[in-house]
Amino acid sequence: MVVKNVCCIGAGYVGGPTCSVIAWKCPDIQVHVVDKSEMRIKQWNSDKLPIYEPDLEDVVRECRGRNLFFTNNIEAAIKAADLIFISVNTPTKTYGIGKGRAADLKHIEMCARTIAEVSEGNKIVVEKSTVPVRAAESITHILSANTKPGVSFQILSNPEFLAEGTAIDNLLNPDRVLIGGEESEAGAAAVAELTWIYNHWVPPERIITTSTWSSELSKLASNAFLAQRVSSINAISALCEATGADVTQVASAVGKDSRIGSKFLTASVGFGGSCFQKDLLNLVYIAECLNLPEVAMYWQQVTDMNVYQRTRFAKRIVECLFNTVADKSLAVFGFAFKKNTGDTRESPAKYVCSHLLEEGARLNIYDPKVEKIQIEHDLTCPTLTNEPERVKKLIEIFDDPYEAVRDAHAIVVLTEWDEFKKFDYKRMHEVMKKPAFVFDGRKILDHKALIKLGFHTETIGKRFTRNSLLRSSGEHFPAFAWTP
Ligand SMILES: NC(=O)c1ccc[n+]([C@@H]2O[C@H](COP(=O)([O-])OP(=O)(O)OC[C@H]3O[C@@H](n4cnc5c(N)ncnc54)[C@H](O)[C@@H]3O)[C@@H](O)[C@H]2O)c1
Ligand SMILES: O=c1ccn([C@@H]2O[C@H](COP(=O)(O)OP(=O)(O)O[C@H]3O[C@H](CO)[C@@H](O)[C@H](O)[C@H]3O)[C@@H](O)[C@H]2O)c(=O)[nH]1
Repeated sequence: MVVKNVCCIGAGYVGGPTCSVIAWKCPDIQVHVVDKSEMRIKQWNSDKLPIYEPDLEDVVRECRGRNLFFTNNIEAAIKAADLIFISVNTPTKTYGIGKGRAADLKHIEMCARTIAEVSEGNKIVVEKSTVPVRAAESITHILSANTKPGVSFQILSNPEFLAEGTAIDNLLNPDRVLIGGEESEAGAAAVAELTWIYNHWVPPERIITTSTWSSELSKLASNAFLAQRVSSINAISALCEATGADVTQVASAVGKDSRIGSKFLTASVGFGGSCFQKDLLNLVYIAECLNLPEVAMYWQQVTDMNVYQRTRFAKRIVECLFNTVADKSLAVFGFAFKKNTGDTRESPAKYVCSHLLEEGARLNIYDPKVEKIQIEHDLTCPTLTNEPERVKKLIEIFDDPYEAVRDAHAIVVLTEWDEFKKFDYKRMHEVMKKPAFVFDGRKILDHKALIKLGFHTETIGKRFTRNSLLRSSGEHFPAFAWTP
């Protein structure tokens, strides 16, 4: 078989960009991206795509209608396909056994059942979603229990490693493409088919093949290692703030060791995004179920440190603002979980804002890409507050950052958008309440310049105040005792 027709179930942050790149690089393949959400498909077929990713629009514009199609006709697309990617969401379970930790695989199971029901010929089914190790076994079980005569399936694991904000670049130049398959002749043939697709643009040495279980576990392990690096440097940032060391200098010195490397060592207000926490919790759950409590505890600490980091930052803001933010306006710059995306899933900004709202602060929020309705929805959702009406009255969303800072006591930077570095902070300082503070949760601003303008500044992993040792020792912060 040579794959001529590909279907991708799930037109989200992974399915959309991944299949757009496949269609772009493989003009000899017809690609149908399907979703149960009519709204999502409508947006993919419009000028305003449902997700923001640099360069995505150009790729979609070039292929849509040529060999790339977005449709709700799931059954027809599955029927016509030789190879089917499953790219549906696998969020943390919010109910039942494993609630709050295990991955919810109901969407994966639904896909497997639909594929079994409508397929008429041989298909390769590819797990692209991130799943617990041995999930392919359950998919195989469902498919084989429902197989009709003349139909056969091969299941592959092909986890996706793209990061949001750089998805197109990551897809075009992946560090590696990982394909896991059954160790049999039919398994090897299916792996070869998928490899052939990637061979259109990925050098052969970057395409790695493993067993299915190794592939599934490698995805969870990769995210766990990445998240662990962020939590490790964030733990060091707390030590820096307590001792007078500077986490940027420490990270640079540590990262120069070629065995450690310099990437993913930027201390921050905490990691966010739909993947790290979910996949870590999933790993913890798997370890617990396998009776490996020490392993579970080890990885649990990575997410605990992340919660500690964002809470610590929020507390520091309150502390520096003379221990009260009640009725004070604070300008919040950034709500997305990282720059170059409009995605707010698990964004640390939500948690920091929620903490400040609990303390009675009024928040003037500005983000260049997150929709107003999304910010309102996130901050009023039941997992964050049981007082949505009160929260609504305390938040205002701005299109203009210069309006957001008017009469504010502080600027709080929660996403590392490049544009924040270019703002006219002199102009901002003029219209703010004095003393005016900047709390830089992403370490992106020029603090020396801000101090010259009259701001009092605080950032992650570095104290600009003389009272750092006193405050970090847990003693009460004496009002009016800061010195830039
Ligand atoms: N977001 C990322 O950067 C990223 C990167 C690598 C891997 N992943 C993994 O990829 C998977 C998808 O993530 P995402 O961020 O694209 O999720 P998403 O929520 O953006 O998209 C999933 C889509 O699947 C659709 N869907 C769910 N069940 C369906 C069904 N039965 N039939 C048709 N459509 C269905 C939903 O409507 C939704 O549009 C997850 O397992 C995630 O962990 C995500
Ligand atoms: O040095 C760093 C690097 C990242 N972050 C934060 O960590 C989070 C995650 O960032 P990143 O990994 O760049 O984005 P994601 O889109 O979540 O991508 C991760 O999760 C995806 C989903 O599984 C994987 O495919 C990617 O390989 C993996 O990087 C964001 O809040 C970042 O701000 C830091 O605080 N410091």
